[in-house]
Amino acid sequence: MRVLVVTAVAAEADAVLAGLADAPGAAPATAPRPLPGGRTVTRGLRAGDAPEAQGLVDVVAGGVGPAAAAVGAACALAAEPVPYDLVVAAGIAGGFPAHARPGGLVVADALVAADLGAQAPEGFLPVEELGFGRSVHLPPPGLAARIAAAVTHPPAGLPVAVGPVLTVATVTGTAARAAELAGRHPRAAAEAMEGFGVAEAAAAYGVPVVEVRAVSNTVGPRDRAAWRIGDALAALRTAFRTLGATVFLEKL
Ligand SMILES: O=C(O)c1cccc(C(=O)CC[C@H]2O[C@@H](n3cnc4c(=O)[nH]cnc43)[C@H](O)[C@@H]2O)c1
Repeated sequence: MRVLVVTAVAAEADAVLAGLADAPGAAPATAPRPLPGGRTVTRGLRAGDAPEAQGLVDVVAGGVGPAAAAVGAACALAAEPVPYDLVVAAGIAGGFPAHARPGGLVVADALVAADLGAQAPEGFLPVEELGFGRSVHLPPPGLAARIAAAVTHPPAGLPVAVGPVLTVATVTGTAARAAELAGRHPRAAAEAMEGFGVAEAAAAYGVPVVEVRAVSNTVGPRDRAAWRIGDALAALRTAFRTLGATVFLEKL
């Protein structure tokens, strides 16, 4: 499978690349290739001589927020002469405590633009109800479950939740906002800031998308001291080591 992984920042891309480098049979990463806006894309995995077990994974840090992420993903998609089979939005995230805890992983079964719409006296109206656009992208059927199964089992052994990942332009920092989002999206397992933007770029190129997030903090009142970014980056590395040796070598 030819895979493009899009993170927000370099620390996330480095964790993904480190995991891919750990994957058994991986060839060393190639030198980063330049993209517009100072971005670079790095080939982190080239695996398998046999046609049935070939894998290639490129990694780009597109930028923080849905707009930067969409641009970063689109630049990488445009630069690759042979189409990718899958785009993966990846990075750290806030976990909704009913579903996901810091140190665990979330795999999106829906990538949802949670603040794309309009406020109204009766509540939030998504763009679909306004009559234009879309606020949800879905991964290929069964893919989120396949990824979750791969990273749950040993040797990765990560706690994994499958559910919608919300894309927001503002990090949630109050109990009221957390409750509002959870009320509108009761199955939401995590919130982050890029997935829907990455999905829009992938859709423009006709490439399927999925989102994989390692939970660094709980969605709720802002408590910066409680963020476990190191643990989340370690979980991201573990997840991509396993994915580089399993799902990314398979057919979609
Ligand atoms: O210190 C803060 O309160 C703060 C305010 C704004 C942004 C940050 C970030 O660290 C950037 C967020 C970055 O990481 C992802 N992320 C991680 N946790 C969350 C979350 O709870 N809600 C939304 N995004 C989150 C996000 O995808 C960004 O790339 C810190």
